[in-house]
Amino acid sequence: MRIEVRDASFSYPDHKVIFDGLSFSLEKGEILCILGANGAGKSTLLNSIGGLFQLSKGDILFDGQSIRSLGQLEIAKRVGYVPQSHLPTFPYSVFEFVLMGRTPYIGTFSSPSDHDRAIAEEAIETIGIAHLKHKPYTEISGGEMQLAMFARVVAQQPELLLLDEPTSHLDFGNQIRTLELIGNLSQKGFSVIITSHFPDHSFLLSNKIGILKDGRIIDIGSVDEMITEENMKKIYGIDVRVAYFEQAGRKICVPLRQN
Ligand SMILES: Nc1ncnc2c1ncn2[C@@H]1O[C@H](COP(=O)(O)OP(=O)(O)OP(=O)(O)O)[C@@H](O)[C@H]1O
Repeated sequence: MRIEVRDASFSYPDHKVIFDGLSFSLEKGEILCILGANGAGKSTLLNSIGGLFQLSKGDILFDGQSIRSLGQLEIAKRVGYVPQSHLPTFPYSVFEFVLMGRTPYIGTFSSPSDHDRAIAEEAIETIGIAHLKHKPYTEISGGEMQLAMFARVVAQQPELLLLDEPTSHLDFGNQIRTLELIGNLSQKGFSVIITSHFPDHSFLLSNKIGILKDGRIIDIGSVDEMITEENMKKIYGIDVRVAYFEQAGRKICVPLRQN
Protein backbone atom coordinates (compact mmCIF):
# COMPACT_ATOMS: atom_id res chain seq x y z
CA MET A 1 0.00 0.00 0.00
CA ARG A 2 1.24 3.51 -0.79
CA ILE A 3 1.04 5.97 2.09
CA GLU A 4 1.05 9.70 1.68
CA VAL A 5 1.17 12.17 4.54
CA ARG A 6 0.12 15.53 3.17
CA ASP A 7 0.70 18.81 5.00
CA ALA A 8 -0.20 17.12 8.30
CA SER A 9 -0.43 18.99 11.60
CA PHE A 10 -1.38 17.74 15.03
CA SER A 11 -2.03 19.40 18.41
CA TYR A 12 -3.10 17.81 21.67
CA PRO A 13 -6.11 19.36 23.46
CA ASP A 14 -3.70 21.55 25.45
CA HIS A 15 -2.98 23.18 22.02
CA LYS A 16 0.69 22.21 22.04
CA VAL A 17 1.61 21.76 18.38
CA ILE A 18 3.47 18.45 18.01
CA PHE A 19 4.06 18.63 14.27
CA ASP A 20 3.09 21.07 11.60
CA GLY A 21 2.97 20.83 7.81
CA LEU A 22 4.53 17.35 7.58
CA SER A 23 4.62 15.85 4.10
CA PHE A 24 6.20 12.59 2.96
CA SER A 25 5.26 9.41 1.19
CA LEU A 26 6.10 5.74 1.29
CA GLU A 27 5.75 3.21 -1.53
CA LYS A 28 4.40 -0.32 -1.13
CA GLY A 29 7.07 -2.55 0.42
CA GLU A 30 9.22 0.34 1.66
CA ILE A 31 10.44 0.74 5.22
CA LEU A 32 10.54 4.24 6.68
CA CYS A 33 12.36 4.61 9.97
CA ILE A 34 11.54 7.76 11.95
CA LEU A 35 14.33 8.98 14.21
CA GLY A 36 13.99 11.76 16.73
CA ALA A 37 14.77 12.66 20.31
CA ASN A 38 12.47 11.76 23.22
CA GLY A 39 9.28 13.76 22.90
CA ALA A 40 9.89 14.68 19.24
CA GLY A 41 6.42 13.37 18.30
CA LYS A 42 7.19 9.97 16.75
CA SER A 43 4.44 8.05 18.59
CA THR A 44 1.96 10.86 17.96
CA LEU A 45 2.73 10.64 14.25
CA LEU A 46 2.25 6.84 14.21
CA ASN A 47 -1.04 7.17 16.07
CA SER A 48 -2.19 9.72 13.49
CA ILE A 49 -1.20 7.52 10.54
CA GLY A 50 -3.04 4.62 12.19
CA GLY A 51 -6.19 6.74 12.41
CA LEU A 52 -6.22 6.69 16.23
CA PHE A 53 -5.59 10.45 16.45
CA GLN A 54 -7.22 13.02 14.19
CA LEU A 55 -5.02 15.54 12.44
CA SER A 56 -5.81 19.18 13.08
CA LYS A 57 -4.85 19.96 9.47
CA GLY A 58 -3.79 18.07 6.35
CA ASP A 59 -4.51 14.49 5.34
CA ILE A 60 -3.20 10.92 5.23
CA LEU A 61 -3.90 8.85 2.15
CA PHE A 62 -3.79 5.07 1.69
CA ASP A 63 -3.44 4.29 -2.01
CA GLY A 64 -4.76 7.77 -2.75
CA GLN A 65 -7.79 7.47 -0.45
CA SER A 66 -8.10 9.75 2.58
CA ILE A 67 -8.26 7.87 5.88
CA ARG A 68 -11.06 10.26 6.83
CA SER A 69 -13.24 8.36 4.33
CA LEU A 70 -12.24 4.91 5.62
CA GLY A 71 -14.22 3.21 8.39
CA GLN A 72 -12.54 1.87 11.54
CA LEU A 73 -12.92 -1.73 10.30
CA GLU A 74 -11.26 -0.94 6.99
CA ILE A 75 -8.36 0.76 8.81
CA ALA A 76 -8.14 -2.18 11.24
CA LYS A 77 -7.73 -4.57 8.29
CA ARG A 78 -5.15 -2.47 6.53
CA VAL A 79 -3.03 -1.17 9.40
CA GLY A 80 -1.26 -3.23 12.05
CA TYR A 81 0.02 -1.26 15.01
CA VAL A 82 2.54 -2.40 17.61
CA PRO A 83 2.58 0.29 20.31
CA GLN A 84 5.63 0.93 22.52
CA SER A 85 4.04 -0.87 25.44
CA HIS A 86 0.64 -1.53 26.89
CA LEU A 87 -0.86 -2.83 30.07
CA PRO A 88 -2.32 -6.31 29.82
CA THR A 89 -5.73 -6.52 31.43
CA PHE A 90 -7.12 -10.04 30.96
CA PRO A 91 -5.22 -13.31 31.40
CA TYR A 92 -5.81 -14.49 27.82
CA SER A 93 -3.39 -17.15 26.71
CA VAL A 94 -0.72 -15.93 24.30
CA PHE A 95 -2.47 -17.96 21.57
CA GLU A 96 -5.81 -16.22 22.23
CA PHE A 97 -4.05 -12.86 22.24
CA VAL A 98 -2.43 -13.55 18.85
CA LEU A 99 -5.75 -14.84 17.50
CA MET A 100 -7.24 -11.41 18.30
CA GLY A 101 -5.22 -10.14 15.35
CA ARG A 102 -7.90 -11.84 13.22
CA THR A 103 -10.73 -9.77 14.81
CA PRO A 104 -11.24 -7.41 11.81
CA TYR A 105 -12.00 -10.47 9.66
CA ILE A 106 -14.44 -12.14 12.06
CA GLY A 107 -18.11 -11.10 12.12
CA THR A 108 -19.53 -9.67 15.36
CA PHE A 109 -21.47 -12.84 16.19
CA SER A 110 -18.99 -15.34 14.76
CA SER A 111 -16.05 -17.25 16.21
CA PRO A 112 -12.59 -17.57 14.70
CA SER A 113 -12.51 -20.19 11.95
CA ASP A 114 -9.97 -22.99 11.56
CA HIS A 115 -8.33 -20.78 8.94
CA ASP A 116 -7.96 -17.93 11.50
CA ARG A 117 -6.51 -20.37 14.03
CA ALA A 118 -4.04 -21.72 11.49
CA ILE A 119 -2.88 -18.18 10.68
CA ALA A 120 -2.41 -17.44 14.40
CA GLU A 121 -0.42 -20.68 14.81
CA GLU A 122 1.77 -19.77 11.85
CA ALA A 123 2.40 -16.25 13.22
CA ILE A 124 3.44 -17.75 16.56
CA GLU A 125 5.86 -20.09 14.77
CA THR A 126 7.25 -17.25 12.63
CA ILE A 127 7.98 -15.14 15.71
CA GLY A 128 9.40 -18.14 17.57
CA ILE A 129 7.16 -18.02 20.65
CA ALA A 130 5.51 -21.48 20.41
CA HIS A 131 6.79 -22.22 23.94
CA LEU A 132 4.63 -19.36 25.29
CA LYS A 133 1.42 -20.34 23.49
CA HIS A 134 -0.51 -21.53 26.54
CA LYS A 135 0.89 -19.05 29.05
CA PRO A 136 -1.39 -16.32 30.38
CA TYR A 137 -0.57 -13.02 28.70
CA THR A 138 -0.44 -11.37 32.15
CA GLU A 139 2.40 -13.68 33.23
CA ILE A 140 5.00 -13.12 30.53
CA SER A 141 7.91 -10.68 30.44
CA GLY A 142 7.96 -7.27 28.72
CA GLY A 143 10.05 -8.63 25.84
CA GLU A 144 7.82 -11.71 25.47
CA MET A 145 4.82 -9.38 25.36
CA GLN A 146 6.47 -7.36 22.62
CA LEU A 147 7.03 -10.57 20.62
CA ALA A 148 3.40 -11.62 21.22
CA MET A 149 2.21 -8.23 19.96
CA PHE A 150 4.37 -8.69 16.90
CA ALA A 151 2.86 -12.14 16.30
CA ARG A 152 -0.62 -10.64 16.64
CA VAL A 153 0.13 -8.03 14.01
CA VAL A 154 1.60 -10.69 11.68
CA ALA A 155 -1.63 -12.73 12.12
CA GLN A 156 -3.61 -9.62 11.23
CA GLN A 157 -1.97 -9.56 7.76
CA PRO A 158 -2.27 -5.79 7.28
CA GLU A 159 -0.80 -3.84 4.36
CA LEU A 160 0.92 -1.28 6.58
CA LEU A 161 2.83 -2.03 9.77
CA LEU A 162 3.28 0.77 12.30
CA LEU A 163 5.96 -0.28 14.77
CA ASP A 164 6.73 1.99 17.70
CA GLU A 165 10.21 1.00 18.88
CA PRO A 166 9.50 -2.69 18.30
CA THR A 167 12.82 -3.81 19.74
CA SER A 168 12.87 -1.67 22.90
CA HIS A 169 12.26 -4.60 25.29
CA LEU A 170 14.03 -7.29 23.31
CA ASP A 171 17.28 -9.06 24.08
CA PHE A 172 20.20 -8.75 21.66
CA GLY A 173 19.24 -11.86 19.66
CA ASN A 174 15.54 -11.06 19.43
CA GLN A 175 16.33 -7.48 18.35
CA ILE A 176 18.21 -8.74 15.32
CA ARG A 177 15.71 -11.53 14.54
CA THR A 178 12.87 -8.98 14.70
CA LEU A 179 14.71 -6.57 12.38
CA GLU A 180 15.27 -9.40 9.91
CA LEU A 181 11.61 -10.32 10.11
CA ILE A 182 10.67 -6.70 9.38
CA GLY A 183 12.98 -6.82 6.34
CA ASN A 184 11.32 -10.05 5.14
CA LEU A 185 7.85 -8.62 5.61
CA SER A 186 8.74 -5.57 3.52
CA GLN A 187 10.06 -7.85 0.78
CA LYS A 188 6.68 -9.57 0.79
CA GLY A 189 5.07 -6.17 0.08
CA PHE A 190 4.20 -4.89 3.57
CA SER A 191 4.87 -1.17 3.93
CA VAL A 192 6.48 -0.41 7.28
CA ILE A 193 6.84 2.74 9.37
CA ILE A 194 9.03 2.17 12.39
CA THR A 195 10.37 4.43 15.10
CA SER A 196 13.68 3.66 16.72
CA HIS A 197 16.20 4.97 19.20
CA PHE A 198 18.93 2.89 17.55
CA PRO A 199 20.29 4.59 14.41
CA ASP A 200 22.66 1.64 13.99
CA HIS A 201 19.68 -0.69 13.41
CA SER A 202 18.94 1.27 10.24
CA PHE A 203 22.06 -0.18 8.63
CA LEU A 204 20.60 -3.65 9.21
CA LEU A 205 17.27 -2.70 7.66
CA SER A 206 18.69 -0.50 4.85
CA ASN A 207 15.60 1.62 4.75
CA LYS A 208 14.48 5.17 4.21
CA ILE A 209 15.10 7.49 7.17
CA GLY A 210 13.08 10.51 8.26
CA ILE A 211 14.32 12.82 10.99
CA LEU A 212 11.64 14.42 13.13
CA LYS A 213 12.73 17.55 14.95
CA ASP A 214 10.96 20.71 16.09
CA GLY A 215 7.65 19.47 14.69
CA ARG A 216 8.97 18.92 11.18
CA ILE A 217 10.60 16.16 9.18
CA ILE A 218 13.84 18.04 8.75
CA ASP A 219 15.15 15.59 6.22
CA ILE A 220 14.28 12.31 4.56
CA GLY A 221 16.56 10.09 2.54
CA SER A 222 18.50 6.85 2.32
CA VAL A 223 20.33 5.38 5.32
CA ASP A 224 23.70 6.41 3.90
CA GLU A 225 22.52 9.98 3.38
CA MET A 226 20.84 10.32 6.76
CA ILE A 227 22.88 8.36 9.31
CA THR A 228 25.79 10.75 9.45
CA GLU A 229 27.86 12.09 12.32
CA GLU A 230 26.40 15.58 11.72
CA ASN A 231 22.79 14.41 11.77
CA MET A 232 23.28 12.32 14.93
CA LYS A 233 24.73 15.37 16.65
CA LYS A 234 21.77 17.42 15.44
CA ILE A 235 19.19 14.91 16.73
CA TYR A 236 20.74 13.58 19.92
CA GLY A 237 23.39 16.17 20.77
CA ILE A 238 26.19 13.59 21.05
CA ASP A 239 29.30 12.77 19.07
CA VAL A 240 29.21 9.49 17.17
CA ARG A 241 31.37 7.76 14.60
CA VAL A 242 29.83 6.34 11.46
CA ALA A 243 32.27 4.02 9.73
CA TYR A 244 32.44 0.99 7.49
CA PHE A 245 33.20 -2.07 9.59
CA GLU A 246 34.79 -4.60 7.29
CA GLN A 247 34.24 -7.72 9.43
CA ALA A 248 30.52 -6.96 9.61
CA GLY A 249 30.30 -6.00 5.94
CA ARG A 250 28.28 -2.91 6.79
CA LYS A 251 28.45 0.59 8.19
CA ILE A 252 28.06 1.04 11.93
CA CYS A 253 27.05 3.99 14.08
CA VAL A 254 28.63 4.08 17.54
CA PRO A 255 28.65 6.77 20.21
CA LEU A 256 31.98 8.21 21.34
CA ARG A 257 32.90 9.05 24.91
CA GLN A 258 31.48 12.53 25.38
CA ASN A 259 34.29 13.87 27.60
N1 LIG B 1 -1.94 12.97 25.67
C1 LIG B 1 -1.07 13.97 25.57
N2 LIG B 1 -1.45 15.24 25.87
C2 LIG B 1 -0.60 16.28 25.75
N3 LIG B 1 0.70 16.16 25.33
C3 LIG B 1 1.11 14.92 25.03
C4 LIG B 1 0.26 13.76 25.14
N4 LIG B 1 0.98 12.67 24.75
C5 LIG B 1 2.22 13.12 24.44
N5 LIG B 1 2.30 14.45 24.61
C6 LIG B 1 3.46 15.31 24.33
O1 LIG B 1 3.67 15.30 22.94
C7 LIG B 1 5.08 15.30 22.65
C8 LIG B 1 5.40 14.15 21.69
O2 LIG B 1 5.18 12.91 22.37
P1 LIG B 1 5.43 11.53 21.64
O3 LIG B 1 5.06 10.45 22.58
O4 LIG B 1 4.76 11.55 20.31
O5 LIG B 1 7.02 11.60 21.43
P2 LIG B 1 8.05 10.48 20.98
O6 LIG B 1 8.92 11.10 19.93
O7 LIG B 1 7.34 9.23 20.60
O8 LIG B 1 8.88 10.28 22.32
P3 LIG B 1 9.71 9.03 22.92
O9 LIG B 1 10.90 8.84 22.04
O10 LIG B 1 10.10 9.53 24.26
O11 LIG B 1 8.80 7.85 22.95
C9 LIG B 1 5.80 15.23 23.99
O12 LIG B 1 6.25 16.52 24.32
C10 LIG B 1 4.74 14.76 24.95
O13 LIG B 1 4.95 15.30 26.23
